[in-house]
Amino acid sequence: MTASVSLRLERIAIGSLVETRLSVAPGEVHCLSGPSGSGKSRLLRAVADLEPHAGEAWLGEVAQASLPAHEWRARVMLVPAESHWWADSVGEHLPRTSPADLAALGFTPEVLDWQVARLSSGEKQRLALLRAVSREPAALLLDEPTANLDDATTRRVEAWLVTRIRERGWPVLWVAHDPAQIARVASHHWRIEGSELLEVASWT
Ligand SMILES: Nc1ncnc2c1ncn2[C@@H]1O[C@H](COP(=O)(O)OP(=O)(O)OP(=O)(O)O)[C@@H](O)[C@H]1O
Repeated sequence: MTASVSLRLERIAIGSLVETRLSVAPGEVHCLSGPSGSGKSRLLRAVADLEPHAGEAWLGEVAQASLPAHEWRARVMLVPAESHWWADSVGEHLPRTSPADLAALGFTPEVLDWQVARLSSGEKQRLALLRAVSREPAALLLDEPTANLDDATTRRVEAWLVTRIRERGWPVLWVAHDPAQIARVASHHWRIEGSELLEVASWT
């Protein structure tokens, strides 16, 4: 495992958002909220180097601009609200997963033989999280990771994610709408208001 590092956004500007600055220490979860269409997903996509933007993101001492985009994205891993799948079976996407992680997310190892086409939206969402985590990134960008899940499954996924985040020391940006979820998982809460990202709460 590589040493844990912080994730910093230095004057990132995309869409109507200007001069976004924040620093996420290893193992911290910073939640982002804001009205629909305010730019939360686009900000994550900018940090993942998936959309042109002004400013710079840093992973420790490594600048986003200093790495080819695919290398940056392998380290700063985005789990989008709608996951992408390229092979037919679940197992082809999850070569390094453990039965314990599958069980923690409510699956038995048989899920690896399932066709992706049969997955429900909530199953896809949980397996996309597992896929991201099992690739051992250095930071995570989570776009509404529990949006398709019922309350009990949401709690189960949150607990699993927070445990992994603390174990690995990943800095995490987590888009969330539910104030109760933000209070459970976040160390900091930021909200997009107009063209600004404002810190509205901190629990550290
Ligand atoms: N590639 C793009 N070019 C221009 N505008 C875009 C692009 N992608 C998204 N937008 C617009 O930018 C705005 C912010 O979109 P974004 O998806 O970031 O919103 P959001 O805050 O995540 O919303 P929601 O909570 O509904 O998911 C929206 O008005 C959207 O239509």
